[in-house]
Amino acid sequence: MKELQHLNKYFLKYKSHLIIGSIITVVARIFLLFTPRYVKEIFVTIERYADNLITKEAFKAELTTAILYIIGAAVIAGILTFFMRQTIINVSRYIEYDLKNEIYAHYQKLSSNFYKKNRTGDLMNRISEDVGRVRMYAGPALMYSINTITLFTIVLIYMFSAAPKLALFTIAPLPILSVVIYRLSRKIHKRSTTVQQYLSKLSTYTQESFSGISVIKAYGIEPLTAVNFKQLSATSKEKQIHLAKVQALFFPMMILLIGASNLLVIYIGGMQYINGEIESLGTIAEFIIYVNMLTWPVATVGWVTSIVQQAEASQKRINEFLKIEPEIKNMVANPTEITGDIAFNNVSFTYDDTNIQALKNVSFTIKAGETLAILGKTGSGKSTILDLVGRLYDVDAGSITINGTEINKLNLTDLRNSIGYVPQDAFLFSDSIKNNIKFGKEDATDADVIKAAKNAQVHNNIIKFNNGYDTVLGERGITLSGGQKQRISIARAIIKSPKILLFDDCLSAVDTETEEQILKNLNTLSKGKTTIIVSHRVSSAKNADKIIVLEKGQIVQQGNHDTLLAAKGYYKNLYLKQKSETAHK
Ligand SMILES: Nc1ncnc2c1ncn2[C@@H]1O[C@H](COP(=O)(O)OP(=O)(O)OP(=O)(O)O)[C@@H](O)[C@H]1O
Repeated sequence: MKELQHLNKYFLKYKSHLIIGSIITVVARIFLLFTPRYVKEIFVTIERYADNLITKEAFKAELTTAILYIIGAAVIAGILTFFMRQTIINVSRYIEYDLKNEIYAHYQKLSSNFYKKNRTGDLMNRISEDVGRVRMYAGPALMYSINTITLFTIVLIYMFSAAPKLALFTIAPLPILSVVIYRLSRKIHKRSTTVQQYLSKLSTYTQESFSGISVIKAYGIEPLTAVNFKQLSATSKEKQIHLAKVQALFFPMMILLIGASNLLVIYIGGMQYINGEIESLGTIAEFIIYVNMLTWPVATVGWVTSIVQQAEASQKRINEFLKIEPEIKNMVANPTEITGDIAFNNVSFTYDDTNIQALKNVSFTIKAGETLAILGKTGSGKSTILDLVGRLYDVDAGSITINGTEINKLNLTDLRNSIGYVPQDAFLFSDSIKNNIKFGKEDATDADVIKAAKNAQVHNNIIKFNNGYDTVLGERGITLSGGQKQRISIARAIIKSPKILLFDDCLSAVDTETEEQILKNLNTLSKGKTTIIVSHRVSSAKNADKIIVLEKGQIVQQGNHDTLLAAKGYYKNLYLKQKSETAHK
């Protein structure tokens, strides 16, 4: 129960609901217990009438009163049971909601490294299935426990006061029932976990096959994927049948044990009646109802134990993630103004998961409003520089300053808000084009969206779609070309009008003419903004105030277009190569 203590703060938050729910539960059970008592009364009345101890009128009157009491109590118990569920089960839904929000908020604080180390499926499982299991503890388990304790206490008092020996024999098989149900529940849980695993394997496989359908068709491997699917679903079916077998045992077991208890009551009760130890057959009827009433709560002891164990295991998995501290923390509570002077001072950086040193003693400065272009072979560390400017990682050695202040002494939210970042692989959400662009600035007007799209040279493409800016992208929407995606992603960054613009090779999929136009627009737009452009093309870099060339994480050339062309090296070679390629087109 150590892990589940995490939920105590929520129980405290909803304590009034829980207290009211518990009181309602207790009162509902008390009313439910009217039935057996009045059934016994009916028997006694019948016996007295049969022995001519009361008149027909008195018999009718007593019978009617007893029946009315039974109906009245059942109606009240029913209404209270409704409110019992409405309070306690609702609390479990509130807790589920709070816990999901807590986990989601924490996930968002965690650094890129966390997402690299853990699989998306696992993150999703902990926020959905594990929280679901924990909810079973916070709601049903709690409700059934209060229910069982109340019912058991009252019924035992009633039974022992009415006929102690009979009571003892009646409750004797119940612990066996509880143990049997506990064992069965554990088995069911184990098998249903396996079933879940197979179902998720099956859905992952199906989803991947459909997302990659063009590759599957191009390679003509549909029959192979069909065979794999059949094998997976056959195993899944076997696991389901395996589970159904234990599930099928649940109710027969209960019926068997209830039957045994009923027989015991009738046998012992009958003997006691013959020996005159109990005065009325009504006591036997009353006890039979008690046994049937107790069976479900006793069965739930086993069930609840298994729910608590599962919830404990799930909460442990949730706590594992909740305990992880974000590697990148905001150290400054006060807002900081970012103007855009950036300096790298002898920066070195190694990715700790791959141990690859991506940057070695990198130093450069960019003044606010200037443009820096970074060129270099693939894997030379260009994107890493952009990640470090956005403080997705902290440097190992050296320092990065913005406006002369070390980057980790700036307010992290302010820093990220003042950056417009266009990644290498443009990621667009399954939403309208308009909302994808507005993502950079929630309060942007339609005119702002159109202006940004025009500057990113994508407006003319968008208006050709039937729904224009309302065209939905993604799985159920239109598929965009690589270049269109890149340009929408650029529009998203520039609509924000940030102090710092970071472009990670984001013009690679557009033709050189469009590239030139975008760069021209950016030139006007980025007045007063610091811009870093990562590229493989000289055409994207040539107008920059400063150009650096990286090789294996180190700066090997630094200057501007003219000085670098005048010198021998990577930049000049690339320029000549790309110039001759354009000439041959
Ligand atoms: N998230 C990461 N985790 C571990 N290693 C990484 C990560 N990102 C990059 N690396 C490694 O760091 C080195 C530099 O990568 P980086 O992405 O900065 O290069 P790049 O110059 O931008 O390459 P490209 O032009 O292909 O985009 C590479 O060797 C790469 O394998």
